[in-house]
Amino acid sequence: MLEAFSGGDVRAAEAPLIDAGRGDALMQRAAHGLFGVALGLLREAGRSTYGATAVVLAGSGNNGADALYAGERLLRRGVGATAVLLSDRVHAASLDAFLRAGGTSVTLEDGADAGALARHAATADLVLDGIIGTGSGGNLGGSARAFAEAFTSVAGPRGRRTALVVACDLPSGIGVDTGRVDGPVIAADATVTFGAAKPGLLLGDGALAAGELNVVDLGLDLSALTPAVRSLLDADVAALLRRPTAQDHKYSRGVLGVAAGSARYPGAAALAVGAALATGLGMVRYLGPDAVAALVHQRNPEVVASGGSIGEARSQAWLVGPGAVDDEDQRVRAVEAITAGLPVVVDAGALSEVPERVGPQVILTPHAGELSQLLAGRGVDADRAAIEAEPAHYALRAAEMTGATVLLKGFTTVVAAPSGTLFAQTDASPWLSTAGSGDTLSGIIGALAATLAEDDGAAGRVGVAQEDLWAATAAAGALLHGRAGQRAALRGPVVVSTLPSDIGAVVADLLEGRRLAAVP
Ligand SMILES: NC(=O)C1=CN([C@@H]2O[C@H](COP(=O)(O)OP(=O)(O)OC[C@H]3O[C@@H](n4cnc5c(N)ncnc54)[C@H](O)[C@@H]3O)[C@@H](O)[C@H]2O)[C@@H](O)CC1
Ligand SMILES: [K+]
Repeated sequence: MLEAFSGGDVRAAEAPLIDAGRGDALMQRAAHGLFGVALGLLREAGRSTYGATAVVLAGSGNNGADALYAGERLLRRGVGATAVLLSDRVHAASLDAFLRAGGTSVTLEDGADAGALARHAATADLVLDGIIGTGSGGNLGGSARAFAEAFTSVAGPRGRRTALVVACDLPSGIGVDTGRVDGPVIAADATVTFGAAKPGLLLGDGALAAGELNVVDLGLDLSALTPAVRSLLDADVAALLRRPTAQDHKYSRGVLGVAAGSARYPGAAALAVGAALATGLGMVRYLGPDAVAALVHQRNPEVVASGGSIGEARSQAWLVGPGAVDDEDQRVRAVEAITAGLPVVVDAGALSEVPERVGPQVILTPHAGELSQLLAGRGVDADRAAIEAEPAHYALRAAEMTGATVLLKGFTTVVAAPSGTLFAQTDASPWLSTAGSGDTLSGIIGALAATLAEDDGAAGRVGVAQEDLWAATAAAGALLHGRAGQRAALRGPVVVSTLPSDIGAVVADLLEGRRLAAVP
């Protein structure tokens, strides 16, 4: 499990080491880690270090010092490096070391034209972003802001950049603890973060700006602190997945009841059911209109279907809502399933049926628009944009208010438990943003919930408190879904109806501990 600690906590954990006179050693360790990742990236891109060009962006704090010391190491490997100093006060010893190794420097005065320097940086081989780290609130000011604006306009999505950008500790311009981006930001290909991951690297726009995340161990003692955000890794999900044993039968492996689909959206039921079966469980019971059941059967004849009620269909977990609109029977089933006391995934149409207070076994899976409505119904005014800017804040708020586990879909999927525990998964492929994708996610989580409903050891295996098991289950579903999407995208644009074969393959790989397909 990847654990992210707030900027303040990491700084507090560093304090005793700094007091003991080890500040410089920590800084050298950080710089060495940054250097190693930068070197690796250059090599991966097939660029020789000798003769390569690097630009070090250095702010006034220790973040700039880390980047300058990494620059010193690059210079000693034959890289030509220039430091762009974004303050007239820069950490003296690191700048001195950088210059002594053969680097050059230029100071960007406040108010000066940053365009030429930004173009120079964008067309170098490498940029090390040491503008600000944990010592700032996030939003850039002064000459740092001017440079970041100029750099974004020459190197942004519609600009030209050859440089690989590596963020030192975090991409300058993101909120350390929120991932919030309100101004210009130096978006990175990779981030090398020190001591521990910071929440902003896993959340919202911050995660997008961070690129590939590397954590450099500084030997900090974080054992007494609570992580602000957790992120499940492949091994954690593998530990949650249940491999059938010789003693198992279809009922002991988990039965998921699905009340999804309607005359208007029959396909959602087929997608959710297909994804659930591919995740692995004992049985899917389908409840819904005959015509939808027929479609489900066409694709998956192993499903047991009926037009009955929740009470008549014995299951270990429920999935309600996908594609269920304008259908009174499905609405009643959703209400009954949500209050049945069993784990239940509540998606789409069923989100409006959630009563005032439920328990953490009720897993809500809204996107930002649906969460906005859910919160509005409880007197909290937050539009889609506000939620997307601070996904963790609003997911936690909704979990607190409802008592449910809340999975908020997005580029990073955030899962909040009512206990305050937060997961963020950045596994999704952008190719997954297509119609029907959410139906498959809910099917995966439903299947996991059914297999874990009577598994007393599950929370322990993944290392979370029992009360957070359903949040971990939802996060595991997000990881599986994201990995399946990555795998599918290797073939081309993702067609959601074919995702089950990728889901099955990812489950098999996880259970065997095999390395998964690379991110496209
Ligand atoms: N404390 C430690 O033990 C270690 C810290 N390390 C590095 O130190 C960093 C933290 O260093 P600092 O506390 O010096 O702080 P930072 O280097 O993150 O930034 C603070 C500096 O930025 C300037 N600044 C503040 N807000 C700004 C804004 N909005 N726009 C532009 N400039 C702004 C301030 O003048 C201040 O000097 C970490 O992120 C990490 O990179 C590492 O060297 C590892 C060890
Ligand atoms: K930085």
